[in-house]
Amino acid sequence: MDRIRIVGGNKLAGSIPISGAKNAALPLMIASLLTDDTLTLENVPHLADVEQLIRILGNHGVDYSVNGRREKQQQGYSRTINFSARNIVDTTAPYELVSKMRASFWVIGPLLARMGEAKVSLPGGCAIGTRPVDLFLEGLQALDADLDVDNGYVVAKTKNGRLHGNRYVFPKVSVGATHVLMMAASLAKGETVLENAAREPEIVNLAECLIAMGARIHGAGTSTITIEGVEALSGARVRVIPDRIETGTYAMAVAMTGGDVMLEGARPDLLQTALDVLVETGAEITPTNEGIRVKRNGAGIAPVDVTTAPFPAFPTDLQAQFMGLMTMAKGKSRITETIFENRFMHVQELARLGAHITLSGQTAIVDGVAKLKGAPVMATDLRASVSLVIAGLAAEGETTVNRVYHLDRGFERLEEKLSGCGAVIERISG
Ligand SMILES: CC(=O)N[C@H]1[C@@H](OP(=O)(O)OP(=O)(O)OC[C@H]2O[C@@H](n3ccc(=O)[nH]c3=O)[C@H](O)[C@@H]2O)O[C@H](CO)[C@@H](O)[C@@H]1O
Ligand SMILES: C=C(OP(=O)(O)O)C(=O)O
Repeated sequence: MDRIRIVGGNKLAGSIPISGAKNAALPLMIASLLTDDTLTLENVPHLADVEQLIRILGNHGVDYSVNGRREKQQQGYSRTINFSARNIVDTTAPYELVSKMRASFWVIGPLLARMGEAKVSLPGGCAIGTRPVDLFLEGLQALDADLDVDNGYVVAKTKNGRLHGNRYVFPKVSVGATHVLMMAASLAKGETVLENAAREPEIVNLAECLIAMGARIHGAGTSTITIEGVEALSGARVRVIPDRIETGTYAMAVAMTGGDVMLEGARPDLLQTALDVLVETGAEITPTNEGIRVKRNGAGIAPVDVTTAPFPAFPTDLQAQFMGLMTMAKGKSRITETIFENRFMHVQELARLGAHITLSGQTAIVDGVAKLKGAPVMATDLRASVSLVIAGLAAEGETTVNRVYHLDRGFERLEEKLSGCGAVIERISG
């Protein structure tokens, strides 16, 4: 199993190109199941989750080809990929494939809408909470699907070959269920109105893709989305948005180590709340034509309280990284997690580096320390792993992060991007 070795203490300086967003690329790739035409996606990041989804889609009969091999399009860099689901050969998504990644469950929406049936294993993914799928099931039933859960599989069928539009009010905001219902409703008969829908930028990116494919969707990015179903969708060419979580992660790394880094291609509108919080901590954030410039010189890190919540509030996917930053703040901060009930596994690992954190229910109270000291630590989930990397960059001495396969799910060329800015960081294979 690969490890990452970091020798902390260097300020970061230079520029980091921001990759396409994992959490946008995955639903866009799944949308390729909705049409027998080719869907071309630009800026698809080279990540373990993307490769896994390619395998899952391949099992349903989706062919893919990677365009061009120009500079920065070689192995390991974001690419343009064509997906073609001309013939769906299998409407079952098996446990062996789906259990590795939560988002793979989302194939249920397009398969059901286009083929009239789907059998999809209950999902896996990061162990950050129980993560039920009740809203998906309730929402698809509202669109007139017949559903059964049998031997760990959701078995779904349309009543007479097609889903039917309806009004569905999400009892709780869910990104995944909004993606799935938006895709399913695009091919349903009649109008669907989704209320209390997720407003995340990845929802807007998927809606742009579906609209380019011929779907009739209004209101994506607000909490009411209206979808007028069409008979068929066509191919399209769509660009994956820049990764707001990768952007926020590197911004927090600079805020922690100090320095001056240009996050190339980053879009401030995708993470304004997190950027505002970083400014409160003392970082200088400057949006430019190239991206976002992040600077922190001299002055210490001010403690700031945050509470995670659905977009546009502070994202849960940046909570661990922010906690890393707060471990060296000049005072106490409170970090409250409201999305996932078990997303504090980084707390005990940060403590190995000398952080002072106590947990009280869903709130972590972080008492900043003057310095952290390097230690061996273990990655427990995707964003927790990168919080340990950030803390390791600021800690004195050597930190080894074990189980980095978690990191490879969501961070493209992390070691290369950070070492290009002066960090001492390397992967140790095996
Ligand atoms: C691949 C991807 O895009 N993953 C993101 C997506 O995950 P994901 O789409 O899984 O997260 P959701 O927005 O669905 O989850 C939000 C909350 O709703 C709950 N819930 C969800 C569905 C359901 O049927 N029943 C239910 O109770 C979840 O357990 C959680 O407590 O949004 C999360 C919240 O921004 C992010 O942390 C993940 O990085
Ligand atoms: C939790 C995440 O991913 P997933 O939903 O695939 O587990 C994440 O991207 O932070």
